[in-house]
This record gives sequence, structure tokens and C-alpha cells, in this order.
Amino acid sequence: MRIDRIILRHVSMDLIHPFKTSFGTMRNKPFILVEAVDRDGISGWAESVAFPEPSYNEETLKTNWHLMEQFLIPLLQQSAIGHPNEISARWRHIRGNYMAKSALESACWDLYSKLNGLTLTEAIGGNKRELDVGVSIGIQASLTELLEKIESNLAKGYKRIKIKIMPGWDIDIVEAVRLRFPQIALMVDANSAYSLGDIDRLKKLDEYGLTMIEQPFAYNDMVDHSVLQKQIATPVCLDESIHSSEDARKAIELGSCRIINIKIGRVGGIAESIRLHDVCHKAGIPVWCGGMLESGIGRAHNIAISTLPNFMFPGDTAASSNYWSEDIIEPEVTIQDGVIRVPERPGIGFEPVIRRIRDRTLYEQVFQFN
Ligand SMILES: O=C(O)CCC(=O)C1=CC=C[C@@H](O)[C@@H]1C(=O)O
Ligand SMILES: [Mg+2]
Repeated sequence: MRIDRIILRHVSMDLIHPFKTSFGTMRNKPFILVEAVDRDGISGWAESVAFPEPSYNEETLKTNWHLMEQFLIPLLQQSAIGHPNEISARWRHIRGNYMAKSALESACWDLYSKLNGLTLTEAIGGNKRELDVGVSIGIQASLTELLEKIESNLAKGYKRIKIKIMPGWDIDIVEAVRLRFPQIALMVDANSAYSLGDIDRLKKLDEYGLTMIEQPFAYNDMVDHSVLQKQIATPVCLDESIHSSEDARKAIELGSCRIINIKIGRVGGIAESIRLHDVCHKAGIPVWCGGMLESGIGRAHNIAISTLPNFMFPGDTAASSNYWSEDIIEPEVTIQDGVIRVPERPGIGFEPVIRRIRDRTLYEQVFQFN
């Protein structure tokens, strides 16, 4: 691949519904959109999933822009890239900043796929043509509103319901949801809202047949999660704690979890996501694809990674209409009976709509390659 230029755009999209978790409420999603253009004008696309505040991890939109501009793009400018698998080695001396690395590397995967007439799924080595899909529902103003949201999402066909919990919005809520919907695939995500002192409270969740309890403890913990996992039957799923395939190996070794949520951005890109998937597959630990309220472009990457064989649970890759009045891709991501059909067009398989992107771009910068 001979990249001619990389364009970074600061894009902002309004969510159609506020999304509340244990660490805050989002009403708007600002993010960095990456376009990698080759010398023949073919573009590869991806987005950074870093939030404007360091609430999910320590990265933000601004730290990402700084890392891309000052360190990561200059390393890509040094020489032509053969295969996107080579990219992570170029910046292995740069610590962390996984979401910044992932956005650039993933755009190169899309470009590489298009230049070689492959779908991103084929380039990654995926083997599925359709995916079961779940939906993640934020903390609501009341239990009534939560039950209504679950009802409406089940009616749309979603195969799994994920609800957020935090102290004061947990056991009673899960009990009421399970009472109303005794058979549904139900999971909870605590986003690190609890600590070991809450272990007796969390043990009560074992009574509700949850598919998993996601990230109950600190965003950088494995040890306390292993204490909890030994005391509950419900699988613990790690999200924020896992930044690499090495983290996954250690978490599995410690018995910290029985399931891992893979987010391409959180682990530094597609190549590392594949390595993480393979470590878990070998250890018999199933994975699924989490979401970060992405636009259709990030959603397209999530669809492709979810086609790998050890992605065993419905992911958070809900339809575009669950987030946006209008997405920035065509066609939009849609579901039929809770299933997404994997696109068979080259690359990410969805076309970015330049006019809509322009209408939502607050600032852009072009980085010319020699
Ligand atoms: O619909 C989606 O994109 C998933 C949303 C979601 O559950 C999350 C997004 C971002 C951070 C967290 O709040 C949470 C998660 O941890 O999975
Ligand atoms: Mg999570």
C-alpha cells in the first residue's frame, strides 16, 4: 500500500437517545474519523472510539489527535506498508494509546482489503455470513422506561439484552426485568461501579440466569475479578481490563473471567484483536464484540471482526437507527430478526457518505505522505 495522505476529521454526531452508564451520560458522540487515501484515490476508513473525557479509559479524542499527529502518522510516513499486520510493530515502542493506534491501523486494513479485492471479513479470516445481534440499553430514568425499552428492542428482534447496573440500580432492577422477561438472553455491564466490598451484593445476581456480568470491578483489575469469579456461577466478562492478547492470557491464567468482550479500539487494532481472539479460542474462552457507540464506519469494522469463529455471543453492534437519525454510511447497518448480514462488498462493505460527513465535521487536517 502506498498511502498518499491521511485525513483526520473531528466529527460530531447527536445520539437520538442519551446513553447513561455508571460513569456518565452521553448525548452527543464526537470522534476522530480517519481516511487513508492511496495514490490512486482509493480510501480506507476507520474511527477512533475514544470519548471526549477519559471516562472509559485514559484516552480522549484530543490525546488521540496528538498521538496520531506527533508520533503515529510520522511512523506510517517512513515507508510503504506491505500488509496491515506489519503496522503494530512500527509503533510497539509507543506505550498504550490503543484507540489512536487502532483507528489508523484499521483504516489501513480497509484500504488493504479494497486494494486486494477482498471484503474486510475475508482479509481478517472470518467465516460467517450473518451475525446474531444484541443491544445495550443505558440506565433509564425509571424501571418502567427500562422495561418499555427492552420490550421495544425485543420486538425489533435483538437476540440479547444488555443493561447497565450500578449501586442503587442493580438487584431490584435485574429481578424486575427477569420477572417480566423470564426467557430472554440477559446480561449486565457495571463499568467498574463495584469493589470487593460489594461481593455479597453481586453474588445475588447468580439467581437471575444472566449470560454474564461485565466488568464489575476496577477498569484495570484482574485479581479482584478472579476472587469474584471463584464465588459466583455466572460468568464474569472482562471489557476495560483487557488491552491485549497478553492481558487475556494473564486473565485466563488467573481465572478472572470466563468471557471476554473484544473492542478493536480498546486493544490497539484488528491484528491484536485477531491475536486476542486466538488466545481465547485456544483456552476455550468465548468472546463477543462490544460497542463504543460507533458511527456506521466503526460499526462496519465490528461486524467484520465478529465473523471470526470464537465470537460466540451476540455483540453490541446494534443497527444504525438505534443511535443516529441518519448514519454517515450507505447502506446503514440494519438488522432482520436480530441478524446482521455480513456485507460482501470490498473493504468494510459500507460506503461513507461524504456530504453527511462534511455536515458533521468540525475540523479536519490532511497529512501528506511523500
Ligand atoms: O451500543 C454500544 O455501542 C455499546 C454501548 C456500551 O455498552 C458501552 C459503550 C461505551 C462504554 C460503556 O459504557 C459500554 C461498554 O462498556 O460496553
Ligand atoms: Mg463494557
